[in-house]
Amino acid sequence: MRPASLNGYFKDIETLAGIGPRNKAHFLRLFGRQDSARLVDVVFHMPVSVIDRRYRPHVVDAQDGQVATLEVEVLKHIPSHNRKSPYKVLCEDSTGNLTCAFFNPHRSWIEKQLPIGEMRLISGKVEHFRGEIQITHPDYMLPIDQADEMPALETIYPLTSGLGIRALRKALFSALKNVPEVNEWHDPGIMKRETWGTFKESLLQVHSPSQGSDIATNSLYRQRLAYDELLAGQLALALVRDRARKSSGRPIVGTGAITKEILHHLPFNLTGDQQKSFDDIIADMGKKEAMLRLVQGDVGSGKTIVALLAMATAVEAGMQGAILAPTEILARQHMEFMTDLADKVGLKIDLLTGRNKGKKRADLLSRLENGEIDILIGTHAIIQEDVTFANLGLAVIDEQHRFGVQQRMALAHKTVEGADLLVMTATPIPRTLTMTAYGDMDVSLIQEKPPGRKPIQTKVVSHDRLGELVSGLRRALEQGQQIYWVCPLVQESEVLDLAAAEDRYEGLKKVFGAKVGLVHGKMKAAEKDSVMLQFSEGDIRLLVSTTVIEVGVNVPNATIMVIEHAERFGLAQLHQLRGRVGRGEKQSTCMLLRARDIGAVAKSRLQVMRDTEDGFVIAEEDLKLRGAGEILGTRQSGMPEYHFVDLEEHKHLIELARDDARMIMNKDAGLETPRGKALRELLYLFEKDEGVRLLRGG
Ligand SMILES: Nc1ncnc2c1ncn2[C@@H]1O[C@H](COP(=O)(O)OP(=O)(O)OP(=O)(O)O)[C@@H](O)[C@H]1O
Repeated sequence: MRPASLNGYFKDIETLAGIGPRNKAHFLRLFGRQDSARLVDVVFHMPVSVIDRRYRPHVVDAQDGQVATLEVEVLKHIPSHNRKSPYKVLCEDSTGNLTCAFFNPHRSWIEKQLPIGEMRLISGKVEHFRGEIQITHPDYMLPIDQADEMPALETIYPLTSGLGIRALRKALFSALKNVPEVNEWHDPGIMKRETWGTFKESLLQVHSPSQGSDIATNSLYRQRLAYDELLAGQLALALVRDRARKSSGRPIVGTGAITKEILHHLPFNLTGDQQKSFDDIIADMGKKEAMLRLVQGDVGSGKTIVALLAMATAVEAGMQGAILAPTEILARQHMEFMTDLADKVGLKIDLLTGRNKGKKRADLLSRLENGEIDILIGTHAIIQEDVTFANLGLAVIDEQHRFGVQQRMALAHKTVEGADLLVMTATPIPRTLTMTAYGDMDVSLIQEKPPGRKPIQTKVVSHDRLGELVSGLRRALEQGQQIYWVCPLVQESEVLDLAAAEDRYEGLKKVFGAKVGLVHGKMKAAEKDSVMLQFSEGDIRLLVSTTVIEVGVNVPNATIMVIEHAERFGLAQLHQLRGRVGRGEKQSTCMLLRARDIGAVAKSRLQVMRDTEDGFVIAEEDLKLRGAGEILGTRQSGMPEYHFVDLEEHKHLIELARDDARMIMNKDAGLETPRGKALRELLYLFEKDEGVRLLRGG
């Protein structure tokens, strides 16, 4: 249960004065929340810049282009004589005249704001314009006795349509008044060394800074908050890991008999990296403690076979294996890849997805429980409660960032002892991110590509040349090649994405006829499968899709990838998409179509794609160019999203937090000491309470 001391943070924002159902909706949108926004969401919303209003010159001294605050008397109103020229209000101080300019103002409003003969404090950006000193649409026009209403340093926040800066600031400051100080969870040593203030002091300082630099990610205040957030993440991961280690643990030692046979039947040899990963896995499985290992392999590096060998090892030891895939298409693809080999070596494998219902499902479950299935492949359907294994030894999670810590644990705890856990991810992520997402997991890398792969030729082409591109594709199709055509993200809206993909599909069908197929996320699973099957069997030659094919699809005969509006994708995502080609021995091409006018950063990002195929290099570049959020994707991804942390700026704090979390686990794994209790609050505050719930009495 969440400690009562934190209740103030989790009150609904409707408890704040002035927030009703209408602006509540804007807040929900701003924070990306479904049905409730809490004070914690408001106070964790960080400013992006500061406007300094402390520059208070006389009118004649006011510098062009500067934000200034001027004390003036209102002289007269000069209404505009046509639509293009502004309504002007002439003001003065002892040194000269100031013109306040307004486009299409309400007459009554402006007369009320700036009554003739009264003194006003005017703040805004000064322009020297045709010999006049002017402020267009001042930010503040206050009577002198209300000067308090204008902050000397005004923090500016990300907003959403319908929600203005004033309303946000009002909510924010009233929320700050309502949230309590917390018990200190940090070690006094680190507090002293870093000269940090308390949690609430730091929050306050960032929202009402005494100088502009206070809001910067390298300020003491932001560092403290970032460290809080990182420690919460590291501690939650450490708790999960500790629990996994303690609750489970039995050596799983295979005979090598089945894996040897599998290797014998493979049409290829393992690459060095595949072999090394498999060796790491066997060594871990053989230990008494449960395995918790991450296999990070670049696209097309051949992770699936490593997973199969690992699961076969569990079967050799008299147990079962399971693999959880993020989508139905991928689960089926694994099934297909493994069926052939499994038949040859006598492994009994089966597939469980959301589509298994009724008697068939019941039959499968009973075979699983009786140990008649050696390896179960499936989607999240396999973590449902009534799915019981006879003796699960190894759970593999092919996660592509879609599963969170809780789901990983749910699968590992399908047996009393707890299974060994192998997480596979295709998106290469920089080391700092690996640590924040997976904590102290052991990592195996598969960087080497299987031999014989030709480099993918990547070209960046302007959208203007779509016509040429289409004629090029005609030739490629005539030569028997297969093509992916990925449609852009229009907005954060699936409906619009879909419309774009459907239009393109219709257009290409007119040119190429029935060979063109369409697949998108809104299709029923069965429809998707059928389209994918037709594509992999070659009946569909050109497949138009939204990004649903991003992860894992393996059709080696497809050699051309077209990505429309490539500038709208993250680099890691482009890399994933491009990785769908170049999987066979034929030369492959990736065409990145871009809008005609794109900015310098967008250009250099596309250049990175053109110049390298190394996912790890791309990931590092992406982190530099776009920041971590973009790499890690969306909220549902199960990967952390941060309020305070900037992974580049706060790199040094990540390792510190990991070591701190380790030390806490060594000294007080139950979080029972006074500091431990405060740390529980930290976990709740950052909604990492899955860690606390694993503790007895948590
Ligand atoms: N050592 C190898 N030599 C040759 N081909 C291999 C080797 N290992 C795997 N392959 C083949 O490479 C292709 C890609 O393998 P797989 O689907 O496992 O990649 P992956 O790592 O899952 O990539 P992605 O995450 O991009 O889907 C498959 O067709 C597989 O049979």
